[in-house]
Amino acid sequence: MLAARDLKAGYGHVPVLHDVSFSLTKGETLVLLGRNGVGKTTLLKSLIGITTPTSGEILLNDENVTGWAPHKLAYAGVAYVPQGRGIFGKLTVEENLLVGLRSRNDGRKTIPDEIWDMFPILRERIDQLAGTFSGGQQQILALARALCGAPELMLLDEPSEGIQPSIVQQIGDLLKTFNQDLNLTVLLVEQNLELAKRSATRCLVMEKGRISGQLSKEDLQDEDKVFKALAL
Ligand SMILES: Nc1ncnc2c1ncn2[C@@H]1O[C@H](COP(=O)(O)OP(=O)(O)OP(=O)(O)O)[C@@H](O)[C@H]1O
Repeated sequence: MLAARDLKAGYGHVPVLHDVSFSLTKGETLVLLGRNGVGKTTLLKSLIGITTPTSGEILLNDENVTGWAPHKLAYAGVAYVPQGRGIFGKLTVEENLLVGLRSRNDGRKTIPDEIWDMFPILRERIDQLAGTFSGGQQQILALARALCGAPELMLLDEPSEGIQPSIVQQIGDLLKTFNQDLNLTVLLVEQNLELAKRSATRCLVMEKGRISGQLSKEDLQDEDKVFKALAL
């Protein structure tokens, strides 16, 4: 459903991504592992149109979407939850979710019941300002807001970063639901190996702006293979 071909991107004259190629099949939860600064966020930003690739192609369902703006990609079914979550702290839970609806291409203006059913904590706190939430609760809200856009593909940048273990566990449960019940395709950047192991149907390893290796779901359970792939 998504493919990158020989993607190059960077900031100013500084190149970060060097000929990145990979593809993602519908229904996969592909985890992208790699140390700090190897270009994982830059890759996600290039895929969602925040950073414009200097060369290469991005294909979404076989359509060339290279250079498309983020809102156009959102209408096409791609959701993005950035590192740091990007929720609106001065808006309530409900208002944050209503913003999420704007990414839909069916014009729906009401929050689907399934969202409230999947996130009972948000229903309980519907009028609470999102800025009063803990980091973990904000991450849950960010995932719910992304789902409000009815995406086919979700790009998640380190959802477990700085979050308490019980909520990381909840995020792992949600990712399972996304994969098994919603048939959502997910590209997950993650440094938390436990969450990666639980969620991944496949894993790519990135090093210095390149895809340096690939691990299967089974490989991920083998610590030696993972450490070797990450050169730890
Ligand atoms: N806005 C920016 N301007 C200039 N350089 C940047 C910018 N954002 C990132 N970089 C640089 O690009 C390189 C890749 O950063 P990126 O954030 O993509 O890596 P990452 O693998 O996601 O790291 P982390 O896990 O720390 O988020 C780093 O050297 C970083 O310093």
